[in-house]
Amino acid sequence: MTVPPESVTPEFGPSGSEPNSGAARPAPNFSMGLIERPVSWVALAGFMGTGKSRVGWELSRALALHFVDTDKLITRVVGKSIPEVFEQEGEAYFRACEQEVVRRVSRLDHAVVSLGGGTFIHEENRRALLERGPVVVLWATPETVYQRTKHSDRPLLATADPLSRIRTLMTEREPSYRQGTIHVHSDGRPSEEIVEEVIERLWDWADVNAAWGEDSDPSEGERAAD
Ligand SMILES: Nc1ncnc2c1ncn2[C@@H]1O[C@H](COP(=O)(O)OP(=O)(O)O)[C@@H](O)[C@H]1O
Ligand SMILES: O=C(O)C1=C[C@@H](OP(=O)(O)O)[C@@H](O)[C@H](O)C1
Ligand SMILES: [Mg+2]
Repeated sequence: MTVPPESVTPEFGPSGSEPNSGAARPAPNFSMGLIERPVSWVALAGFMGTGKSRVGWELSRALALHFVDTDKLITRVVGKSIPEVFEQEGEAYFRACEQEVVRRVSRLDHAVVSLGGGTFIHEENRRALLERGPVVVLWATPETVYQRTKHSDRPLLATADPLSRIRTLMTEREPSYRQGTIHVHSDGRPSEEIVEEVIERLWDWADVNAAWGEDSDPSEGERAAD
C-alpha cells in the first residue's frame, strides 16, 4: 500500500475555509531557511470527537509537517467510506487496515498523524506508535463528544442511545489512552488554543528527551534544516 498524495489533505472543511487560516494560528518558526520545531513526527490519539483530525491538521500547518489522517488513508486505499467498510467488510477488516496503516505511518518522517479513535487501543499499534515518537492524547467529556459527533456517521455511534455508548466505550478505552505521552484537554477550547498547548508540551517533552540523551530523532528539539 502506498501513501497517496491525497492523504496529506484535510478531511474536513470546505476549500477556502481551512480551520487554521485565521490570525490566531501559532506563528511557525521559520528563519533563514531553518524551521524550529520540537519534533518532526507526532501522532494524535484519543476518543472519537476529541478533535484528532482537526487539531492534527492545524498542528501540521503550524509545524510545517505533512498531515496523515489514518481514517482518510484507509478510505482512499479501500475505496470505501468508513461506514461502508464497517458495514460491507466488518470491523475486524477495518482494524486490520488500521494495523497496516500504523506500520506504515511509523516509518514516515516529517508528519503529523491523526489516528482513528480505536487505533491506539490495539496493543501492537500502541507499542509501534510509542516507539516511533510522542503520542498526544486529546481528551473530552462524553457530553462534548456527543455534541461533536451527533450529526456524523461514525458507525460505532449509530445506536439508539449514542451518549450511553460513548460513556461505556470511553470507560473501556481509558486505560489505553492513558498510556499516551502527552495529555491535552479539548473541552470548551478553540482548536488554535489546543494546538498551542500541544506545541508547548512537545517542546517540554523534547527538552526532557534531550536531557536524557535520547536521540531517536536528530531534529527533535533542535533547529532542523529543511
Ligand atoms: N476544539 C474544538 N472545538 C469545537 N469543535 C471542535 C474542536 N475540535 C474538533 N471540533 C469539531 O468536532 C468534530 C469532530 O472533530 P474531529 O477532528 O473529526 O475529531 P476526531 O478526529 O477526534 O474524531 C468536527 O466537526 C470538528 O470540526
Ligand atoms: O473509535 C473508533 O473505534 C473509531 C473512530 C473513528 O475515527 P475518529 O476517532 O477520528 O472519529 C473511525 O476510525 C472509526 O469510526 C472507528
Ligand atoms: Mg478523526
